[in-house]
Amino acid sequence: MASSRYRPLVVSGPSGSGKSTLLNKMFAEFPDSFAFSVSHTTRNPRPGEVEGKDYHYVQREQFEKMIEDGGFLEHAQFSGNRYGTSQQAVLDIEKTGRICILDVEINGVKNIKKTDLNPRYVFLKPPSMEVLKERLKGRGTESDESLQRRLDTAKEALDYADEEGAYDYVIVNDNIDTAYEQLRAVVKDDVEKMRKER
Ligand SMILES: Nc1ncnc2c1ncn2[C@@H]1O[C@H](COP(=O)(O)OP(=O)(O)OP(=O)(O)O)[C@@H](O)[C@H]1O
Repeated sequence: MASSRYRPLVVSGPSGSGKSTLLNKMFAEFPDSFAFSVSHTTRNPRPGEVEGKDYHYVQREQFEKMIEDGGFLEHAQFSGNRYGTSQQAVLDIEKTGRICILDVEINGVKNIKKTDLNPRYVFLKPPSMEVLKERLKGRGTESDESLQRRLDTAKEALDYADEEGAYDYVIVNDNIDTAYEQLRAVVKDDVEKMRKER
């Protein structure tokens, strides 16, 4: 990989910690600087989803072959379907000159650490479990069961984030503007460098 490439940004945090909210703010402020890598999935496309934009849709056999060939930086299974980030997906973003963003959960973070990707690792932390619960409820997207599942998973993610060296940056999303300023500070130098190089 070229050494002048911008380091990808891994953003992790429990469901409801504010990843989408903060990343959307960042995309809005710097529309040409960032892009999500396009994941592979074995699930079927939903109406309106576009191959190569929302996901790369593949058959299970193809997905498994890619695992065997070492094509994935990380992969996981959710409700019977497989999802993964390929090395190629990150390269595709890098070719566009943008900073690649990977929104992955804890196992993804652990797996990416075993590769030579060398991203910056950011963890978005809710101010407390109580606040996280209220935000998830307030979003109005969860059933009681999925709320509980998200809270259980959140506990694991918070424990991992407390481990020494797990993340380069831990941003507590209490006040949205303060949290955004911290996220911005992480990418500020790269964004400035990119402006100069273009
Ligand atoms: N600092 C904040 N103060 C108050 N509410 C917030 C703050 N940050 C995010 N929220 C709200 O909390 C809810 C969860 O945020 P968001 O959907 O961005 O989380 P997420 O980490 O992307 O979750 P998921 O992983 O499930 O997609 C949203 O309703 C959002 O508006």
